[in-house]
Formats: sequence, structure tokens, C-alpha cells
Amino acid sequence: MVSKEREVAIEAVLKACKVCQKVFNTLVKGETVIKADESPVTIGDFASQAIVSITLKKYFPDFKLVGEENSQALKESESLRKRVTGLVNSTLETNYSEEEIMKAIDRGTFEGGSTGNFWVIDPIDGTKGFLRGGQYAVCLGYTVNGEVTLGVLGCPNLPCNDMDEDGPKGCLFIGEKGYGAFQRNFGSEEDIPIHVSSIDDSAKAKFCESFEAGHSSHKDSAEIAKLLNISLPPIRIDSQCKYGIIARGNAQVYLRFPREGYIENTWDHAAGSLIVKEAGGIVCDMFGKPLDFSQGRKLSNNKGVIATNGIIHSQVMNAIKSVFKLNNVLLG
Ligand SMILES: Nc1ncnc2c1ncn2[C@@H]1O[C@H](COP(=O)(O)O)[C@@H](OP(=O)(O)O)[C@H]1O
Ligand SMILES: [Mg+2]
Repeated sequence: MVSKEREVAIEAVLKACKVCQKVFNTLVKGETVIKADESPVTIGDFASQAIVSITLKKYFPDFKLVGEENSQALKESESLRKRVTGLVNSTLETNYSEEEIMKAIDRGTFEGGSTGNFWVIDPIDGTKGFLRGGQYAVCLGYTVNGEVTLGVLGCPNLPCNDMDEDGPKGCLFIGEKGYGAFQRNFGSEEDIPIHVSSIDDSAKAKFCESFEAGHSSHKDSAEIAKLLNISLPPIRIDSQCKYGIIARGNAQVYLRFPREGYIENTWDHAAGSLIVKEAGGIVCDMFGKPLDFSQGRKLSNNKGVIATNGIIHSQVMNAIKSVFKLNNVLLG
């Protein structure tokens, strides 16, 4: 059974990916002088969130949305407002006013929580990767009573086949609670079932982590990898594409150890974590607690994120425990 939410989420994410690619091709590549408040990523973020919001509204007029962006910067800058409005209209072939675009973006100010149904959008996750021409993702989740039940990731720059940089790029990952996980390549209508890797020997495993050392301690993950006898170098890529590559078996472990005090945003993990779970993997925080999406806009009950293929999960958690004990971090 395919839910209406799933088809709408796919439509919204594909259209948002289209605007992100347009922004990259015309602005990141083409623009040499960029005003600080009008960076391509800012323009892309707003246009992507507006497109997702407009698409959701078309099918679910009363939808609620937890989104990364709000329209404040557009209210303050006429030229930013004009550029975002122009981009949205040219991508959707519509004629929305600036006010309608800002209203669509501001649907994303919902606080989330533990009751009711709402969507969660990260319009461009991996903004740094986007600007580098590397990996980024449009990430849309759907939450029912504090639990993610649907996740769609749009990954325009991710190789479709394994990590083959020379082959076709651009794919969606789709996960729906109880129905498994799938990959759909851009331009195709076929949903290919995906599953986590069956590797059971941690020495043969590959792990992935943030490209940005500021987002996750590369030092701690290197120590953990050493304890697990992982010899292959880490796959360092931006965004929730990491969840996608765990879900389809290109890597077995995703480690995320942010600096002390950092609390993750729900939109950075909602869609991806469900896709890994539906592909047969396990996702939790560094203490082994499930990610708790019922706490509003932040994962305030969690610290760090670990995703594995499930089979080597306890080995990974044991290695994490011993490394953080060695480093005198209090484990719960
Ligand atoms: N100090 C920090 N520690 C952990 N994550 C951070 C961070 N600063 C920003 N982030 C989040 O990390 C996300 C990118 O994740 P990754 O490192 O896996 O690519 C960013 O999403 P955006 O790019 O949407 O802002 C941002 O929300
Ligand atoms: Mg993000």
C-alpha cells in the first residue's frame, strides 16, 4: 500500500531538489560576488522550503510543518524576497506573490511535539557540501504522535550505484514505517528495495561521518574504528546522505559525536533515521537511547547519533563505551 503522504512527499522533495540544482548551476557556479545575506545557499534554502510547503498545502491544506527556515530575512531584504519568489515561480511554473511565498515559508515555524501529525523539513541539509559541489540533501519527514512514520531524502549529487563517482548521480531514499526502504533514481519511477549490509565482522566494516570536523569529532571516531579493527578510511560526506549509504549497504556504521552542549535539530535526522531503520538497521544516540522526536524542534533527550547495520551494533556500542570511558566522559 502506498500512502498519499508518501507520494506527496516524493513530489515535494523532487521539486525542491530541482530548485536546489538550479541555484547551484546558476548561482554557485556563476556568481562571483555574493552579498553575505544573499548567499546561494540562503536563496536555495528559502526557495526549497517554500516549494515543499506549497506542495504539501496543495494536498493537505491543514498540514503542520517544522522547518529550518522562517521568512524574517526576506521581510528585511527586498532583493532577497524578489529572487526567492522568482525562483519558486519559475520552478513551479506559478505566479505566487512575495507575500504568499513568505507565508509558505512561515508554515515551517510549527513547534512540533508529542501529539498530532506534522511534517519536518530540512530544505538543504549539508549546506557546506552544497556550496562545495559535494553532498547535500532535501530531507522531509512525517511524524505521528512523536514518531517518524515516513522519510524521504533527495540527494541530487549522490552516485546512484554504490559510491561510483563516474556513474549516474541523483537519487531519492524513501522509508515508510512497516513498509521497508527504497531507492528511486532521479528520472525513474521504479522504487528499488534497499537493505543494510550483511557484514558481521567489524574489521571488514566501513564507517561514515561528517565531512566537517566541527560537526562530529573525527578523533573519537578514529579511536572507535581502531578498537573495532576497521582498517578502511572513513567515508566523510555532508548531510543525511550518510543515512542513505548505510541504508543501502555502502557503509555499516555512521558515527556522530558533536561538541559538548550541542543539541541536534529534528530536521537533521527525522527522515534519514527512519530510512535506516526500515532498511533493517539500528539508530540511537551515543548512549544507546532511541532518537526521541517528540521533544519539539530539537532532539533534547539525545546526544550524538549512531547508525549501524544492526548486526555489528553491540560491538560498536561497546567500543563507544570504552573510548568515552577512557576519555572520562560520563556515560548514561
Ligand atoms: N557544531 C555542530 N555540531 C553538530 N552538528 C552541527 C553543528 N553545527 C551545525 N550542525 C548541523 O549539522 C548539519 C550538517 O550535518 P553534516 O555534518 O552531517 O553534514 C547542519 O545542517 P545544515 O547544513 O542544514 O545547516 C547543521 O544543522
Ligand atoms: Mg541540516
